[in-house]
Amino acid sequence: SMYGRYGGQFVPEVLMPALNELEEAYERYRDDPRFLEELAYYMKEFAGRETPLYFARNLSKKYGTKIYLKREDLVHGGAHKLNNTIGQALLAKYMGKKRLIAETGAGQHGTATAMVGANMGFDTEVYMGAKDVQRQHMNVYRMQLMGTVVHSVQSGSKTLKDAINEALRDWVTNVENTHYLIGSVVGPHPYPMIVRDFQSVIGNEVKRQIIEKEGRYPDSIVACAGGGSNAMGIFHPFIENREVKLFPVEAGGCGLKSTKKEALHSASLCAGEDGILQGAHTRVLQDRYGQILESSSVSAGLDYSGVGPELAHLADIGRIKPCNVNDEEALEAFYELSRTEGIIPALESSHAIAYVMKMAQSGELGDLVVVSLSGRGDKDLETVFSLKKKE
Ligand SMILES: Cc1ncc(COP(=O)(O)O)c(/C=N/[C@H](C(=O)O)[C@@H](O)C(C)C)c1O
Repeated sequence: SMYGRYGGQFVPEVLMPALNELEEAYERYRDDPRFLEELAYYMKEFAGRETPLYFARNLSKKYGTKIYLKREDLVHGGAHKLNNTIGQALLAKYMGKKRLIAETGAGQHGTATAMVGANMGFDTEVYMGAKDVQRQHMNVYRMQLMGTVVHSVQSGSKTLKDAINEALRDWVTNVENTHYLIGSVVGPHPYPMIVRDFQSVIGNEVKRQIIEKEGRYPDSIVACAGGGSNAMGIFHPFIENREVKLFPVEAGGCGLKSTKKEALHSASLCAGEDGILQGAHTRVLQDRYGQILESSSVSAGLDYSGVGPELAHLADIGRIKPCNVNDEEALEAFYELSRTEGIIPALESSHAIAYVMKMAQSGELGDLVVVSLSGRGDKDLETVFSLKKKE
């Protein structure tokens, strides 16, 4: 349950039986033919996999390097989140659970949980910071439409961290009939492993597709990193292929600075330090007493003060190269992809595009780059156009 010195299960004793039950169930079903057949069915017939590895010829021409986009924006619901919620909801079904709870920030994970909740017949409840309820309201409507109860969390900074704390409180009380469906490669073991494995469908498809199209592996893979699940999903199958460079792009917000109260960014790998958050030892944004600082980012999905422990470890051993772009660069990429390729990226995914735009000429990314397009930008139109008015 450790990734180097990171990972572990830093949770109240009362949660250990639930974590042990989950780990045993995962070990039992992960290779079960019936489970795998049902998983493959949902991935194909419900999520719409496999997603294209699209050659962005206009972007490639403009930036002088071959750029392929892994189109997780085309997964049902508009983001990679459904890959993980299908896997975990199936696991919950095989465990005999009747109820799903989840946290959400950008609302994509909440929506993806609502989708599998409705489709597989679970009672479903999602915890969401009041601030995020405001800025991702279309996703709140989508969750409610699919029968999910959305709890607007008023405590603390009213963002993701507070939503996770409320979800954990609920889980402790209702663990008998409830599965807590975590949305990223964060939290106590076995969650970072389970989410990584379900998201690895992304990287496994890329491995086949890039050989078909280019006859070789990419020089580099670039993915935005909030909790780190789309990044770990696309990176994981390539970890042993050391010639493939891996770049997790974090949210640089309005600069890698912090006050006593809050960070002006969400770059836990680039500018954080060792700490404990939501059950894992990882890299976090914290004050000198270990109190978690509030993060900030133009994109709700990257607005998180921690990061997955496996990413912290991979950065530690130099297998991935953490980087970041600020809000402005991400917004510029949002417009650039929309205009050059007719693809509107999520603000989260725009961070990965921005890094490629910035570094394409540097040689650092090589001649063949794959970018994880983790989601589509429909949910962000209000935000982007309200910012535009301010210009
Ligand atoms: C389109 C899109 N792209 C990337 C992310 C970042 O999540 P990771 O892939 O787990 O780093 C997100 C994260 N979304 C979560 C959510 O919708 O609830 C996020 O806010 C929290 C799970 C952290 C996203 O929506």
